[in-house]
Amino acid sequence: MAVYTDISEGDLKAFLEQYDAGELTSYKGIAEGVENSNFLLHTSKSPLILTLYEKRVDKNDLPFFLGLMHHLSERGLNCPLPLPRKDGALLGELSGRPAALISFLEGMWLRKPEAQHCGEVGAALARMHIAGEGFELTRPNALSLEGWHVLWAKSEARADEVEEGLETEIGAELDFLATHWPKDLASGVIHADLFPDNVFFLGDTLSGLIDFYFACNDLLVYDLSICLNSWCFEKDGAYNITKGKAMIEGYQSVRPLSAAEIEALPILCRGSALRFFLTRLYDWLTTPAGALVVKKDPLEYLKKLRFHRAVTNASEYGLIA
Ligand SMILES: Nc1ncnc2c1ncn2[C@@H]1O[C@H](COP(=O)(O)OP(=O)(O)OP(=O)(O)O)[C@@H](O)[C@H]1O
Ligand SMILES: N[C@@H](CCO)C(=O)O
Repeated sequence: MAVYTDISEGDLKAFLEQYDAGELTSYKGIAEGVENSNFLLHTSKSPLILTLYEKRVDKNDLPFFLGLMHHLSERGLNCPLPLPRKDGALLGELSGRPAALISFLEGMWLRKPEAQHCGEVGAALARMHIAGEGFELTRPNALSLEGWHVLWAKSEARADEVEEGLETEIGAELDFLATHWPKDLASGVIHADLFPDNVFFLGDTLSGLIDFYFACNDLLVYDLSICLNSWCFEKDGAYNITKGKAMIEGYQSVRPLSAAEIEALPILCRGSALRFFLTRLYDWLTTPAGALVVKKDPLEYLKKLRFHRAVTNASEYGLIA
């Protein structure tokens, strides 16, 4: 359940007066999501999402996230548009938290995506990469090599509680990635968390992307590796090459990959599997029992990491040269 901060109707109405958003008719907390508190508001004008930014979001990053959504929607990408206040600011404050109003996007996320959906996601990701060009702010990826070491230092001593031998295995993986991580590939603004729950569909048609709160500047093809990890494995842990092929083809139909990007795909998939393993492991070890948030399983990403370690060539992901 992701409503960490309660709001009172009086405070909400006062907050809304700073916007040209119409009269409040109803509001309710949204249970999904783990990072921030989200509310769905109905007003005399249009439905809106109110987000209160919680502890894991650095307030200094908010101009990047909100500015990026604005930049991307201006370039035709379907993503939430932050509503400016009457004074022009995109960010306000409510119940002691930084807060923003963003446009409501129609659609539902897919619980059981199929290959055709993966193809659409690949194409939408590439469109986002192109639409991100020219965005004037930058944000380094806090969850890349350096950030992984920081996270690992906080979990390492207890990792073997989750599975025997993890301390050694992950230590070696981090060393390997530090030595072999590619540097000279095309970079730009990436979403960095484009999981199925952040992509909306209306029927079988992709209707929009949400949740840009991990967005940053990094290698573009690293973003594709995140999507291969989060969309193209089945519940039993098997990689679905039909989905992978559709996703890569969808991506390349908009933005063809270079030979160097293709060659780097296996190691980037290892890195992105490790990234989600590490954040999930940290949460697994630190979230108190009884907290209202559903903890995500780190071992799901450990399995994926082991799969990628055995991949020698991007064709094993479905890429046809
Ligand atoms: N612009 C939007 N339009 C419609 N629904 C939205 C919008 N933004 C968020 N939601 C709803 O709120 C839920 C949580 O949003 P979001 O994924 O941004 O939260 P979060 O706490 O940052 O989650 P996480 O990082 O775990 O994915 C979404 O699953 C969706 O149901
Ligand atoms: N998508 C992340 C969670 C929050 O962004 C995960 O599944 O671990």
